[in-house]
Amino acid sequence: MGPGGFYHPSNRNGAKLRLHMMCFGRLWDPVTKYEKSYRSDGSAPPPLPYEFISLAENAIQDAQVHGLPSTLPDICVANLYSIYDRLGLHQDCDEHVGGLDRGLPVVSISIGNSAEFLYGHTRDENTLEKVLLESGDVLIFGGKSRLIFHGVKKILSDSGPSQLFQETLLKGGRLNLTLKHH
Ligand SMILES: O=C(O)CCC(=O)C(=O)O
Ligand SMILES: [Fe+2]
Repeated sequence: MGPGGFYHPSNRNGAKLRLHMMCFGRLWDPVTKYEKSYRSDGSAPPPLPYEFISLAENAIQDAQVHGLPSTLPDICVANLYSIYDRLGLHQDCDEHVGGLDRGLPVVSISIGNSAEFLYGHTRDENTLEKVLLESGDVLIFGGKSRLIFHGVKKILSDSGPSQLFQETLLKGGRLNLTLKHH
């Protein structure tokens, strides 16, 4: 990808995250959060594709039977994981406080290799739940669970659909699209 494409982000301590990342629609970074419109190389995120919005809207509509509020995403954080990558436990808590309070849902779409996804209401390792996110899975968290702790413990090798890897530019690993309203 060209400007605004995948890069290797660091956290506040300067340590590299174990994934590659890019944003659509709006810039978010683990250090600068939503404060900047441009990356340090001067690039701006590409627009949020209509197809992403449409996927998220459908998922949110389906989730309304569970009482989740409706929202229109304006940012997508795309994470690209090799089978050696992972993402530590965290909350998605940099969005506007009004939306967080209302529990506006986050839509997470998994493509490629399967991931062991951990989540829980506290950081306590003993209380965390684990779910396997497979290619094509859509996970939504919102309402009272909007600020849930979550992370990717492990990417399972040899787990993605081989046809996907043959016919697309994704040649292994896992792509996650997280859509939300800033
Ligand atoms: O890759 C995933 O399933 C989770 C991504 C995530 O939590 C994030 O980008 O904030
Ligand atoms: Fe997250």
